Amino acid sequence: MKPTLLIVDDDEEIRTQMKWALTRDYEIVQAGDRAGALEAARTARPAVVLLDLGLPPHPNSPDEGLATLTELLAADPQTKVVIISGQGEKSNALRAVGAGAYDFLGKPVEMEELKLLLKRCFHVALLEREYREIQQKILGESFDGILGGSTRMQATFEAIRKVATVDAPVLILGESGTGKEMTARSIHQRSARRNGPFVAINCSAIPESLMESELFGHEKGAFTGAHAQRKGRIESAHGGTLFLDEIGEIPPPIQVKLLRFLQERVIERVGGRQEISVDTRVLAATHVDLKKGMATGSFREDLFYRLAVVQIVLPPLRERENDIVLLANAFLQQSAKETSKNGLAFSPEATRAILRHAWPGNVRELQNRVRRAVIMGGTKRLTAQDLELEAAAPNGSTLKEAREALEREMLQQSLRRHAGKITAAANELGISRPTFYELMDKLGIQKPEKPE
Ligand SMILES: Nc1ncnc2c1ncn2[C@@H]1O[C@H](COP(=O)(O)OP(=O)(O)OP(=O)(O)O)[C@@H](O)[C@H]1O
Repeated sequence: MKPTLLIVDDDEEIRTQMKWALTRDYEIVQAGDRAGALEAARTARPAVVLLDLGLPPHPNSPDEGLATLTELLAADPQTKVVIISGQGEKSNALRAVGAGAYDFLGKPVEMEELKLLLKRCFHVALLEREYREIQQKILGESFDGILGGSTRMQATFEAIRKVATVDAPVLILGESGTGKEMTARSIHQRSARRNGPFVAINCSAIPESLMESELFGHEKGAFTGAHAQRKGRIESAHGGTLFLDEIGEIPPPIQVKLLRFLQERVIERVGGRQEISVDTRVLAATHVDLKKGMATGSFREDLFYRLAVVQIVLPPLRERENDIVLLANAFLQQSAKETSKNGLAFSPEATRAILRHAWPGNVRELQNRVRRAVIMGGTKRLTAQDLELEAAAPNGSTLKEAREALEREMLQQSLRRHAGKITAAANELGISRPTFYELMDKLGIQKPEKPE
């Protein structure tokens, strides 16, 4: 099947000429104005669009063409739009590239040049689609809801698989929001105890005075306010898994009792004298360095070695390669579905800002920012501002980097347009040949294979 190309030009003669020249390789769809272009894009879903900027009702200004470009990209940010610009309209074409157009060609259009450019556009569009499909597949096959295609997360999944089947305690380490509780749930789900209870307790959320009775339970009258006998969390986890989150927050007297439970598998309720055996697997997690606690005496070494028979370390989000953008997109899709905002996507500048941010709150922070942006932001494109992130300078953080990125882009595009001919490219950009060579050198652009 031939790929679909949409040609948007108000001059029917030009459209017909192009159609004749390109119909062998592409399924051609045509439109003469903005409304027609959007309708054709919606129904035919072309990967590439050729767009003349001068469209009715303002054929002599680029405004209608630029508005069409913006709306085409808002409807499908993946579309590759190639601008056809008249003589002396380079600044408009550059504006269009700034607004997200993929490339531009000057009039009169040279058919061979156009064919080459289209071939490249469709090739890039195809590669991008394949990449997205692979990533989608990786994300689709999430590990008990834990998303991650990075090598670090794949290694984590492997570790979970291995520890799930043995009954040993596991200590899960990782910064806040890295998915420690999700990991604990996954271990439980994959273990022989999956039909038993999963009891999670956040040790940092319980006041010290209540912690002992919360964990071990109490007998009636054990202390003021103990009106009835109450089972503790450990006992409730009988037959299943007990997850002790923020284990570093447990005060030393309770650490002793916990150690005894881990050694002897029996507990005593507060105020009780009877030993109760409890069969539960213990998983613990912390975002603090327990070794420091051991050095200062706030965390017992013997308890640490009991809990840390096996350790799983969750990497911070910033170390998970491509996962950041994948997770951001997955959360975007989830939230967009919940709020019925179909076709919502990040702007390129938002994606750059996502990549630049250090994510101290890890996956939880990412999830929260994306959710908030989906609710508060527009209906088509989410900006860095919607995410409450600092907008990044284009392709770099400093003015120098941004300038160099733009220069590199312009030189490369010009070289492509002139099939590697340096004199022509230098002429187009209004610089001398030696300056062109100097810039190529400075910006690390490879010399064309067959220099003139
Ligand atoms: N890899 C992931 N894929 C999808 N969602 C994730 C992933 N990691 C974390 N989350 C989500 O991020 C949030 C935080 O995860 P979780 O509570 O497991 O982290 P945590 O490390 O236990 O956090 P804390 O240290 O603050 O207790 C949850 O809403 C969870 O669903």
